[in-house]
Amino acid sequence: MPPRPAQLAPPGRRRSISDPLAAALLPPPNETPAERERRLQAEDDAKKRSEHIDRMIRENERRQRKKKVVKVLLLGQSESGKSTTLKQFQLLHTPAAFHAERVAWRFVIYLNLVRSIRRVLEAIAPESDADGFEDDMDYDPSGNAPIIDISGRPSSSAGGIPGWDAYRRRLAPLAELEARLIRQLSDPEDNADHEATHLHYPAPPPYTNASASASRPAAHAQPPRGRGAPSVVIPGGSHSSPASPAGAGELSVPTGSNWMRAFTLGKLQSPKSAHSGELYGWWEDPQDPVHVILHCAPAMVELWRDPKVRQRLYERRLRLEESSGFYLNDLERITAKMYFPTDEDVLKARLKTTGVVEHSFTLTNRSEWRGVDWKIYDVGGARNQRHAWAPYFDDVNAIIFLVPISAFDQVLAEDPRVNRLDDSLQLWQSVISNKLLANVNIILFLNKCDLLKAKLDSGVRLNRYMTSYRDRPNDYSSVSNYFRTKFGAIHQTYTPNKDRDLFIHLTSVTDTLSTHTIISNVRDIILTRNLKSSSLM
Ligand SMILES: Nc1nc2c(ncn2[C@@H]2O[C@H](COP(=O)(O)OP(=O)(O)OP(=O)(O)O)[C@@H](O)[C@H]2O)c(=O)[nH]1
Ligand SMILES: [Mg+2]
Repeated sequence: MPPRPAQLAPPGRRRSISDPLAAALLPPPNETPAERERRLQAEDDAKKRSEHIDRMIRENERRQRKKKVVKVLLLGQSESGKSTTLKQFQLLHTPAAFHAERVAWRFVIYLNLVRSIRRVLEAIAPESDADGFEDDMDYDPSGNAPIIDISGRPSSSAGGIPGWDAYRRRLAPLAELEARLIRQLSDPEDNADHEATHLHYPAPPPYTNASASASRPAAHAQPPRGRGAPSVVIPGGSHSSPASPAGAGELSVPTGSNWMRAFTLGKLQSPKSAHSGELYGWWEDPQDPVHVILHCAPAMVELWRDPKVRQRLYERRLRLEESSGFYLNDLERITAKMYFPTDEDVLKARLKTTGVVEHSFTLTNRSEWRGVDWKIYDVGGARNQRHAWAPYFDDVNAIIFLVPISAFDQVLAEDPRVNRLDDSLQLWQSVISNKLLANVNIILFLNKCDLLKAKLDSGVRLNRYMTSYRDRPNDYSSVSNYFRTKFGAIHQTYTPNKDRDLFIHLTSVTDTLSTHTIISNVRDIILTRNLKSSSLM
């Protein structure tokens, strides 16, 4: 384009002609008055449109700044049910995502199953083989106090049960599978540098001890070393206590690990429906754990059905049914070739939390809550994890505190000297007396009521572990009411805010129907109170 003649530029704009934008904005050289009128009108319209857009952007930014985020913290000791409660929130609010992840839980469920079998084998082993087991009793991951019961071990447990060696041999491949599952869950990309597992692998389990009749050499049965071995990161704290190995062997995958993503990709993706015939054939992969599970399934079923085994577990007061990740009553279903976890299986799966896991939901189900962001923080409850809680206290709207009230006769996995109920009572007192939390809504879940009922029905007496219960009736209703009153009274005494309401629920968070009703109520209370206080309702 030829340069505009300098003399056509309006006075005062001469200097800006070198500016291409200013040059482009100059009126055409031979503009008629009508054209000028139209041009000025168009410029005016454009300016108005631009101002309108600017206003909209500012308004949007103002709304974004005002957008309400409601933050909820799940607190409670390890195995109190925090992650399970989070799973229930997910199932209620983002069911599609929950279902998409079900397939990944198959690996955790297999690992939970293999661990239970290992514990049965340890319990039925002859005393000579169970030298380590004597110590292992203190290591019982479920922390069942009766295992270290003062009554001592019945004399009939001196020898292994008949057929023990055969079970041990037939089930030996599970040891290698256990190590492989740990490795896969810890490090889904098989990256030796990946810091994923917080795992203390105990001495080789009894059924992997080399013996003349063992079907596999011990070296195969032990967790592989070197590149193939689980990357072991011993967290500070829990392993430093002299009695700490109690929690040994529990798998935890820390925040940010991509195990879930790794196991929901590709051919492992969840089908639309487990019965739609669209299942992908992971069982066609010879490396898939299902093959070892299938191979050992008959022996697992026989072992669990064996009356002699049950008798031995009874003598040793090992109530596996109450322990986390218990699937032995569903062996046929879980060991099937095309096994696909149900919602209930996923809720029962046990994977210890380390760090803090954040989940966000955008609520859409009531118009006044539309667009409200609901953030839930799930923390690790083991003692060495609790330091991570406090930074969240400044900025939280509500706390759901879980107490596993069935655990009155159990000890902490990380410290077998501490009764689990005592620990919960202390923890409760320190949380509700915290001044930073004075205006935070507190919801107490007295959890694991299903296990409490079963325990009381089986004759375990609360007053043996909690003398203050005295000679009150040992039935579920009396015991649960006692706990309700006790925790309520502690709140009343120690809260820095006497006007704060406490909401107490008796829960079994693995039960979906009742839990969904409770968490919907809890959600409504939290939202109503918090949105009202910020005058958004
Ligand atoms: N039967 C029964 N099992 C429960 C209940 N609540 C939780 N569980 C199981 O108890 C185990 C531990 O629950 P989690 O939710 O992992 O416990 P957590 O509080 O997150 O534990 P950490 O992550 O170690 O802090 C899991 O296997 C759950 O399925 C309940 O009410 N009844
Ligand atoms: Mg957890």
